[in-house]
Amino acid sequence: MQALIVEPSPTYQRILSRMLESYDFQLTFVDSATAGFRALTQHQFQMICVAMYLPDLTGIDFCQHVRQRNSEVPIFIVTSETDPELLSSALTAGASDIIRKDDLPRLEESLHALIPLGPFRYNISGKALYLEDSLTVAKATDAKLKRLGLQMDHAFSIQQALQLLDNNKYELIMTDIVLQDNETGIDFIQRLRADNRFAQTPILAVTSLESVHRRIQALQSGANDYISKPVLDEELFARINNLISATRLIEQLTRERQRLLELATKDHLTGLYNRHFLTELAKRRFAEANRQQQALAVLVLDIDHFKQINDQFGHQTGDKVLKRVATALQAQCTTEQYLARFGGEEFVLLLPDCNLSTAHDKAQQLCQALQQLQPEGINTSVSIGVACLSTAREEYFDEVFARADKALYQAKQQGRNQVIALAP
Ligand SMILES: Nc1nc2c(ncn2[C@@H]2O[C@H](COP(=O)(O)OP(=O)(O)OP(=O)(O)O)[C@@H](O)[C@H]2O)c(=O)[nH]1
Repeated sequence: MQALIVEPSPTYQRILSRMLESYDFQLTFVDSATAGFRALTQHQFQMICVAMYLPDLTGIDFCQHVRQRNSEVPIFIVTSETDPELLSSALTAGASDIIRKDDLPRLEESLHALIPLGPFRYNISGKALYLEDSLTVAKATDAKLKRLGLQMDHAFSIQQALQLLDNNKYELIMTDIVLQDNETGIDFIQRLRADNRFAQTPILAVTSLESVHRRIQALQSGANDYISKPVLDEELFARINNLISATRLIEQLTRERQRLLELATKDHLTGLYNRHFLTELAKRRFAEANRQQQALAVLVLDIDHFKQINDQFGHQTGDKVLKRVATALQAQCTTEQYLARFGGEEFVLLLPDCNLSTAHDKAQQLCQALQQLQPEGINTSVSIGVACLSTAREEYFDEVFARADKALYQAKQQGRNQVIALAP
């Protein structure tokens, strides 16, 4: 690794040389910005230290020039200056950190943080969006985020940011709070939080140090965290890492919850609801329908001669037939019509707001659809029993299911591939 030290004072050159000894750097010392620019054309540097005051330029100007061509290399400005405005403009110019001459060990700390940085220390990847009206600040931030493993898209205005959000997926959204043209980052955060698509995306607000009121407003609007300008690299990295890690944890928990829910409610072969889920749902729906005197019908469907399909084509083909039949049945159902695999080659369909005649028509439609399906090239048919809730008295799922099952038995007895409906 190569490091460039742009430092006119021989004393500080020596001090820096000793400090950097323990790092595996090849050091190039120059005493002016002009010599520094020349060195940059000759070598590829992985780190630059520059004094604030050089004979030909300031360290800030030097830094700004370097950043125009190289957004990645860490640049440390070494100075005795304490003026906050000057230090802030150094960071705006793209400096990675400012090292005070009376606090040189900080350079070691920064280097220490810098060297193991990247995907190894922070397991971060993906893209971040930054709404910021200053191109210089955006470029400097881009370089910092790259070191963290994040690609950055930059937007100058809320409109531009919203367009980027329509077409990209971001792990993190950062926004400056004070923007041009009467826009504020607060407006942007509020719009994001009103949009379900970005409910989980972490938002980091970038505010000025003195504006406590704006920081509170940003958090109240839905920002997850804030960082104050001038932004210190290590603080930025730690906050981004925390935000993204927390979001990933929530996503992981949501996926896990979804998986457990599927396991508890779905049949693993066909992906339809399982017997347990449908029975529980049907119990609730029957109680409701009795109370509100609504129609409710149950269909019991059974594939005809399925044992023969298994025997003739094998169990695996039998499974494929079951899946194809399930998909075909599901395709004929709305989201309000609940289809379950009850076991083996038997399916149950719960039809809310459906009387016996409509349920019978629906069953006919399913019966015909399956006759034409030919799953795995095999002639397949179903028999269907239909029953519905009595309008004269309260009935519960077990009773209506038993009647539909009896109707199914009759359909089988009468030659299969047909529908029988039994009135209450
Ligand atoms: N491939 C496969 N077969 C299954 C599964 N579950 C049950 N079966 C088989 O389904 C067949 C059901 O046979 P039966 O109950 O005799 O009924 P059937 O042959 O369809 O005859 P009918 O219903 O009277 O028309 C049995 O051979 C079971 O082994 C499954 O998950 N996969």
